[in-house]
Amino acid sequence: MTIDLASLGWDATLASALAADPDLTPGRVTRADQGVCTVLTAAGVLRVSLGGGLLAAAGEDPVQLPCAGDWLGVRAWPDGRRTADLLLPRRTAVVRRTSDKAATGQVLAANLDAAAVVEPMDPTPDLGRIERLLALAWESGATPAVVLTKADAVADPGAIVAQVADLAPGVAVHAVSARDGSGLDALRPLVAPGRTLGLLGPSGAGKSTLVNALAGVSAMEVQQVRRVDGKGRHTTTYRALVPVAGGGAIVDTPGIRAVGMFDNADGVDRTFAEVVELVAQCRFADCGHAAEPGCAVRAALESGDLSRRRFDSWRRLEREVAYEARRRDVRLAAAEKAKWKRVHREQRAHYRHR
Ligand SMILES: Nc1nc2c(ncn2[C@@H]2O[C@H](COP(=O)(O)OP(=O)(O)OP(=O)(O)O)[C@@H](O)[C@H]2O)c(=O)[nH]1
Ligand SMILES: [Zn+2]
Repeated sequence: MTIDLASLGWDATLASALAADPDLTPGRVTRADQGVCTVLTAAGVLRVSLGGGLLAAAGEDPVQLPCAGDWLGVRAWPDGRRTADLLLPRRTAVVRRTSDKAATGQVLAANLDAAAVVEPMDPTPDLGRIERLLALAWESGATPAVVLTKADAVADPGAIVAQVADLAPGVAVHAVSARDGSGLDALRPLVAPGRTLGLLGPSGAGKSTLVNALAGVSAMEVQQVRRVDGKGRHTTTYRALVPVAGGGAIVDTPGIRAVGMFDNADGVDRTFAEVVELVAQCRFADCGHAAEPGCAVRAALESGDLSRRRFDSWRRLEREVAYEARRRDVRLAAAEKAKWKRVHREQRAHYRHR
């Protein structure tokens, strides 16, 4: 099987980044496991392990771990093994905070052109979650969108679209139903040849159903890897990146339950553009929007132009981002201090032994 990499987004910029090492060939990650990636290459689907350089880089900073959507430089060894030896620069990346104490980032998807926040219409969409995921989508560098699924299950999808459009300034909001096919055509331009659409949303939002509806029967689908699990059942190997029949790809991220803000100050500002505009009109640059005179935010709350829910939501995310930034600074400072301690200790040992 041959795969047309250009239809998956391979371009001159990526090619020149790979050109430094003529022994490497390109591959795009469809899924990443512990130390092993499944990649699409011109010669077909390959399983590659991470080379030493990549492992070392990821040890320093987990953001350097390859993830779905990444382009890798793959080396073929004389004994038939293949390793991923180069992570090509990402054009865009969706990064969330890991749940552990280290406060590092985890890349959910890379090289997306559009990042769609997927939320069901039924049950009622969680507005706070949409805002949170939109901040991630904006921050990624991809064009954000909102996709409201299961439109067939509600009486008035238009009303819900209007409600969500209010909290997504500058973002296209789509209502779709995979069941009756309505609204899908509006999403098709997002998965054109060479373009990649990412889906971010909770489990049960209908992401997999949407992937199937949009992807059609691709060559990959027909050749889908099947394996038998421990209970003797056939399971379809989970692939995060799915090539689309006519070109393009969709990246399905695993159901996201909690997304902690990482380095999302810009994403939060863009998600709450109208609040940021109000803040700029407050008389005092450091206005706390409490009792200060000339507070444009409070005026908007009082007139009803800004909803209390929206304000609280902005406050929460903005504070979370600030808190995370402080934590990161403290961690970096501690790492720096530890390094100097080590250097001094080594120097002392050096002079003692002279
Ligand atoms: N009525 C209706 N139900 C839908 C639609 N799309 C998906 N569903 C149902 O919603 C449920 C969840 O859909 P999935 O596609 O598995 O959701 P998911 O987001 O991929 O969830 P995870 O795989 O757990 O991440 C399934 O029972 C689907 O049949 C739709 O357009 N209309
Ligand atoms: Zn104010």
